[in-house]
Amino acid sequence: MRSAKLEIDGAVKAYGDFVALSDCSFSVGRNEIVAILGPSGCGKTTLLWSMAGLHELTSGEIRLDGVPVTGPRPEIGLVFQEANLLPWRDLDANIHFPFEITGKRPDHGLIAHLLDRVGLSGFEGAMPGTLSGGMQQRAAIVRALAQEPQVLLMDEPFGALDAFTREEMNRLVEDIWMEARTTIAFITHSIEEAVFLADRIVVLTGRPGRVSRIHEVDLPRPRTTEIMASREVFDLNAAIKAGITGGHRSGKAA
Ligand SMILES: Nc1ncnc2c1ncn2[C@@H]1O[C@H](COP(=O)(O)OP(=O)(O)OP(=O)(O)O)[C@@H](O)[C@H]1O
Repeated sequence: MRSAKLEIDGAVKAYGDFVALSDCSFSVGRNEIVAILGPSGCGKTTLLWSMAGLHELTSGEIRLDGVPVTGPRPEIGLVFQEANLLPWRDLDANIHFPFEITGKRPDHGLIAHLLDRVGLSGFEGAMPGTLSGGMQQRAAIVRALAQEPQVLLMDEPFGALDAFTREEMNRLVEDIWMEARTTIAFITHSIEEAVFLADRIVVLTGRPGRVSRIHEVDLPRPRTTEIMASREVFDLNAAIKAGITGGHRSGKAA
């Protein structure tokens, strides 16, 4: 059993009278990848932002290494669905932007290594508008990892990308994780993406969002095409889907 890096303990979030999250509890283990899966509007973004210290909870607590998270923390990095690169700055200046804000000294060797890892070496001087969506998102991941976060939170990081680029990005995240073992929690709508990347999958139901089930994904890494085509993965996908839809559709026409 891994020790908990990030604990979500009875998290409740209401926007006025509307309860978006209700009594969510789970933990993200040290060096673990956790996927948070659930239908649209079930409170996934609300939960992730609370985990990042960007939303104050109505009740409950988020703890990083046992210490309550009450605001943004340098140990926690964030990647959003959109890369959010500053269009008037080249890629290198975008990656360095957070350092200008925090005053932290960049590790140029690490940045060069990360750029190489994600296939962006040589693109340091490129303007974001000239890069594909996948390249922009890879730059956003480098920007986040360059801060050397202990925990990386990603809010539907590949939701805006086409299916092929998305698969490529999934493999890239797995490669990076196998190297650095950064604790990761990410939101996704895709069961396949969750099964490919995660050690555990937290399924939320709406509304309000609450944890309905946590699935263990006990598959070796790297998760090859053969592993992902296995019976075990097929069954896991089916079990997760059945849990979300509340069972299977009958073959009869309505
Ligand atoms: N600032 C806000 N004020 C009021 N209601 C909000 C606010 N932010 C989110 N909500 C509501 O809370 C619920 C959960 O929103 P949230 O964005 O967390 O869900 P989600 O699961 O991430 O959705 P999606 O999958 O569509 O991105 C939604 O019904 C949304 O309309």
